[in-house]
Amino acid sequence: MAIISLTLSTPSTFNKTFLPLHTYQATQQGCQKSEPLLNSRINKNYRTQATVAMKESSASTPYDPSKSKIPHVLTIAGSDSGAGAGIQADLKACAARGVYCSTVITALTAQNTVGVQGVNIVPEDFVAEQLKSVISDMQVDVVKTGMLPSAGIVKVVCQSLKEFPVRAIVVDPVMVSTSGDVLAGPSILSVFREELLPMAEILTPNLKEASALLGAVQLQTVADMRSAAKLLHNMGPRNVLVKGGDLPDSMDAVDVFFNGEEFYELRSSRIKTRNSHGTGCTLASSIAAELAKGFPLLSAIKVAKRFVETALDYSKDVIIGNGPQGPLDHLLRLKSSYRQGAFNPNHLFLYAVTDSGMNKKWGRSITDAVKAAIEGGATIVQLREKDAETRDFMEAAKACVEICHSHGVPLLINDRIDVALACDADGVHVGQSDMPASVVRTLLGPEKIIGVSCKTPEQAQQAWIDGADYIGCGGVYPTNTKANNLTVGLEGLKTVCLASKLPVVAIGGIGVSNTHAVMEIGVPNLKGVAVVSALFDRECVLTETRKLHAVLKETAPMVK
Ligand SMILES: Cc1ncc(COP(=O)(O)OP(=O)(O)O)c(N)n1
Ligand SMILES: Cc1nc(C(=O)O)sc1CCOP(=O)(O)O
Ligand SMILES: [Mg+2]
Repeated sequence: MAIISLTLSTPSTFNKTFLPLHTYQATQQGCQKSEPLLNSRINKNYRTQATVAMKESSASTPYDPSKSKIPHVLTIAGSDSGAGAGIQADLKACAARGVYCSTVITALTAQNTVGVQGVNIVPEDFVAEQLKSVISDMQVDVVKTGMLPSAGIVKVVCQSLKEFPVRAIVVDPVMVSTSGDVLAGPSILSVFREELLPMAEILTPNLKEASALLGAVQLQTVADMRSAAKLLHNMGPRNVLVKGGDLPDSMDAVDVFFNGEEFYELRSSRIKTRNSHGTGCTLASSIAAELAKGFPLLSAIKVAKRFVETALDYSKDVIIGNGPQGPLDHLLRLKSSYRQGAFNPNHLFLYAVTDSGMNKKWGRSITDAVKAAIEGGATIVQLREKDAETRDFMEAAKACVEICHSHGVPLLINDRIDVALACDADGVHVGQSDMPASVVRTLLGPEKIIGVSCKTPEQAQQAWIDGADYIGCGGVYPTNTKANNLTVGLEGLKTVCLASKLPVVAIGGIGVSNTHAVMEIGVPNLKGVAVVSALFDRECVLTETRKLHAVLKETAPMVK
């Protein structure tokens, strides 16, 4: 395909675009199955052509960042005048995810937080014309479809996409708005099933849409969602994500992913908010955005889910409009208050802190250890490499940032602000004898995450004043990992939690056997546990992380 050979003109651009793919494949763990890369046939062509282009041009053309390629998603969807969903949500989600987004508008809807007041369908030939304008000129990586309001429009979209193939098509089968208004009727179903679904890399229906596509079947349980995913997969999409946000009686939001061979249940916490209008469009376009960046599909889905969860949490109290369905606020990153909003305290749930001595003892690298911890369910990672040479630490940190980011997991560096800056980590963790958090904040800027160790209420209050995002409180129990560490016990932990507005993670001597006792102290800002030896001074990090994750899940109602 011509797209890449035209654009990846330098080694630097090539690395940015393709190293995540190579790195991911090359570093898969023995104890986990390799995730197939998106549309590997096409990716192979891309790599070959990119390599040729790189060889041809790197000698003669100096690197010009202004000419480097930006990943590009084309959304084919309806306009929502209230800007909560549709084209407007797609544009904002893509902007927030850092990719370019072009648009083909299939319908104009007069819509607000109350409902849909009117729909004006764009003529088929004009949908085709918009599509041709964009795709014949611009280098589109991934197409995302949303509201396709007539069978004729589905047909012209399929026809155009056959004429101008792209790397992947994400199909969000928008049929009914959040307010219950019909956006695409049953007349589209047969052409949708027969023509569009076989072209899709992934289909992302919610329960109602999955039911409609399958002929009005009842979907009420996760088991029903699995059956639906399988039946929908038989219709031709290479992957299916059935979204269970509307599932009754479920504490988590559970989505079922099926790739034709394996099922994955992807869970995220349910956020109580009126502002959920546009979450479907946002999820699908965020998946498209991550695919456009070159990430494998399952990683793209995980990152997209985290983004939607963060945006829901961030916008849960926003008031826009008077109706029952408020919009998400996608552009949280542009807010001056972003620092508080962007750090999702739920990331503290299972906090893995590395120790090179332990990993060496068990014969694994830091990167292998981090991969296994993430696979097991770690929600944030801190590199605590007390004895590492600076250069080695920096190289390992860079690789870990790549791994963590491809899974939507933040990576922090212990103590070393210089290393955090050099590898563009998500932040640092500092203690009472390290650089003061106020200075760290000045050095790292408003967007990075800063954690501070606190053993007393006074230290906790100071951490807040200094601009920290969270507190690490310990040692809850005695530990061999940190010499001469003062143990504060469960009482000390509770006192620190009650003294602060900041989210807290407990640390010190914590493992599977005592996590319940820690989380049961019953304070709302205790968000999780940070562990070193319980994960890394063990033979299989993956197994131990999974065990701890399962125990933490049992305590989840107390966490929320
Ligand atoms: C999450 C978390 N909490 C506390 C600590 C301890 O930090 P510090 O007091 O700076 O001690 P060292 O880790 O540097 O020995 C931590 N690392 N992480
Ligand atoms: C790094 C660290 N900080 C502590 C604190 O009390 O602030 S306790 C600790 C060590 C935690 O290791 P393990 O999970 O193996 O007990
Ligand atoms: Mg320290």
